[in-house]
Amino acid sequence: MTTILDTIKAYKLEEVAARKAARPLSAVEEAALAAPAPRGFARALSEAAQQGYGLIAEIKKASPSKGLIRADFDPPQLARAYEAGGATCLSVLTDGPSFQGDDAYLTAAHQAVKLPCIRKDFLYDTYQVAEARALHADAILIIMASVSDAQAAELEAAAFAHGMDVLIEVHDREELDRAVLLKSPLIGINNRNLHSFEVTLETTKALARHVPEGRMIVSESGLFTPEDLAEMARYGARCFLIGESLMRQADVTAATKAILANPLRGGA
Ligand SMILES: O=C(O)c1ccccc1NCC(=O)[C@H](O)[C@H](O)COP(=O)(O)O
Repeated sequence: MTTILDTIKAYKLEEVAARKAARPLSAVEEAALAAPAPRGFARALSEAAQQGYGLIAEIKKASPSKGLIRADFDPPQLARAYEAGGATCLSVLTDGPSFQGDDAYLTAAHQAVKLPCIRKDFLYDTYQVAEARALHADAILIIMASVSDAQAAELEAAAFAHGMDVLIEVHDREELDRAVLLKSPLIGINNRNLHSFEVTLETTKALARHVPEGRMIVSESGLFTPEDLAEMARYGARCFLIGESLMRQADVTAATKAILANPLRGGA
């Protein structure tokens, strides 16, 4: 059965081929070298998690599972709202066809704030890694469900060569076992099954205990309340990737502060 991930991969490979034809890698590499120095995505999360929670707040206009999430969509303004609310890092969707994202949103959000930013997209080719850096990304995402071990290692090495960090995303035990063969300390456990769209926080609960010492867990997707974060923290996750629940709020700064409030301590 063809799933959304298969569909996305098919059009991404076509997109990359077209982009390579339009703009040679040498030009992208040149732009990457001219980009501002990487901001230290993993370091920021590690420092935040030592004092409380690390939050990767996502700038997400729409998604395949939910359709349009936020009509009033201004990436620099949203980036500033997240920063004021206490976000540690930003995730900016650059995929157009499925998420109504855009490369320009990443650069504009990055320029609006001091926070490290991850390019949230579906990467298969090191050309896209160079593109990410040229767009000012400080980190990239590798989705284990969508790449081979060899591809993952190649993408990770390219990101490190550009000075970027890598968030390795997994959804089941097999993907986690493959992910820990890579070097990145950041392991994202996606509570969303990217084939079926089913979301359950049980995914983080089940996988967290199998993440080796020294790796940092980022619980991703389907997080709506401070109680959700506290529950994930009980299973060892101190970092979170949150999109929809914050994007649906009129006051994004207040919503960010509210979700970061630790219910166990009775305040932020
Ligand atoms: O969000 C989707 O519908 C989706 C569908 C297919 C592939 C990826 C998808 N989302 C990427 C993400 O994992 C989320 O944007 C991210 O973790 C934030 O999730 P949420 O807080 O639930 O918006």
